[in-house]
Amino acid sequence: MSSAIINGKEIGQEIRNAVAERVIRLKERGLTPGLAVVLVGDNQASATYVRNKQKSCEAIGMFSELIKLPEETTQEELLAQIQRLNQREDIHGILVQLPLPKHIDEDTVIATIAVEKDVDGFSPVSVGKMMLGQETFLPCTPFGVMKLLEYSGIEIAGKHAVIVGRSHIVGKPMGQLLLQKDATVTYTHSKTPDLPSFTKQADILIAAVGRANFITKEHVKEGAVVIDVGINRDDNNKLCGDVNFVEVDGIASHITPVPGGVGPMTITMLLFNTVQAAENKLAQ
Ligand SMILES: Nc1nc2c(c(=O)[nH]1)N[C@@H](CN(C=O)c1ccc(C(=O)N[C@@H](CCC(=O)O)C(=O)O)cc1)CN2
Repeated sequence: MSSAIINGKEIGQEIRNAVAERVIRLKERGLTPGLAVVLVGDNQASATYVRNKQKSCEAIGMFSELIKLPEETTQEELLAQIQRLNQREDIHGILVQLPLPKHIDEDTVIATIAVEKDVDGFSPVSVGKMMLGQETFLPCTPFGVMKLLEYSGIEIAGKHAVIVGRSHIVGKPMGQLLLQKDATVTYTHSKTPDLPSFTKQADILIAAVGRANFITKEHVKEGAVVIDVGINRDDNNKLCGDVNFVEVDGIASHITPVPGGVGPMTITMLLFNTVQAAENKLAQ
C-alpha cells in the first residue's frame, strides 16, 4: 500500500486563508503588513523564490518591496540598506535571501536585522529565544514542518524523531521544535557512521541533508513519518528531495513529496510571521 501523502500545497493554502483574514483585520485598523525582501546577486533559484514570496504577499493583500542589489555590493552597503529598513514604519518584516555572495558574511548581515522585524527567525536573538522556548519568530521551514505534522494529526510526544542534517536554518531548529513537543530527538548528518542504524529507529524522520535521493529504503522503519526538506536537482536536472520517494513510498506511513511538500510551507510561514510582526507593532 502507498504511503499517505502530506500535501504542503493544501495545508499551506488553508493557513494562507487564515493569514489573509488577519491582513483584512489589520487593514481595517489602518495598517498594511509590509515585507522587504533583499536579494543580492544573480542566483537564479533565489530570484525565483523571491518572486514567489512577492506574489504570495500580493495574493493576500500584503505590501512587499524588493531591494535588488548587484553581486558586487559591499557588506557595508548591504548593512546600510538593512539599517534603513529597520527604521521604516511601513516595513514590518525584513528578509535577506540566502545564500549571499561569498564576500559577504551572512552572520553579520542577519544580526543587523532588527529582532522585531526578523521574520525569517535567523538572528542570534531569535534563535536564542527559540532555544529557551520564548515567544519569537520561528524559522519558516522548520515552523512549516511543525504545521504539516499538526494538520496531518501526527502525534509528536513520546516519538523518536531523527534529524538528518545540522544546518542553522533547518536541521538544528527542527530538532529543537520537536523536542519542545516532547519528542526524543537524535541529530545525525552526512558524516554519521552507519547512518541507517540511527534512521531506522525513527518514528519521525526529517531529511535535511541537501543530497538528492540520499535517503533510501534501507534508512526507513516500516510505518515511519518521513519529511523531506531537500530541494535538489537530479542527474536529469529534475527537482527532487533528499528522499528517494519511489523506494520509501509504501514503507513510510506518511511522506512529503518534492515539490509540493515542505517547500510551499516555507513561504506560508513567512507570511504568517510577517502578519504577526505587524500585529505586534499595533499592540505596542
Ligand atoms: N532568507 C531565506 N533564504 C532561504 C530560505 C529561507 O527560508 N529564508 N530557504 C531556502 C529557499 N526558499 C526560500 O527562500 C524556498 C525554497 C523552496 C520553496 C518551494 O516552494 N519549493 C517548491 C518547488 C519550487 C521549484 O519548483 O523550484 C516545492 O518544494 O514545492 C520555497 C522557498 C534557501 N534560502
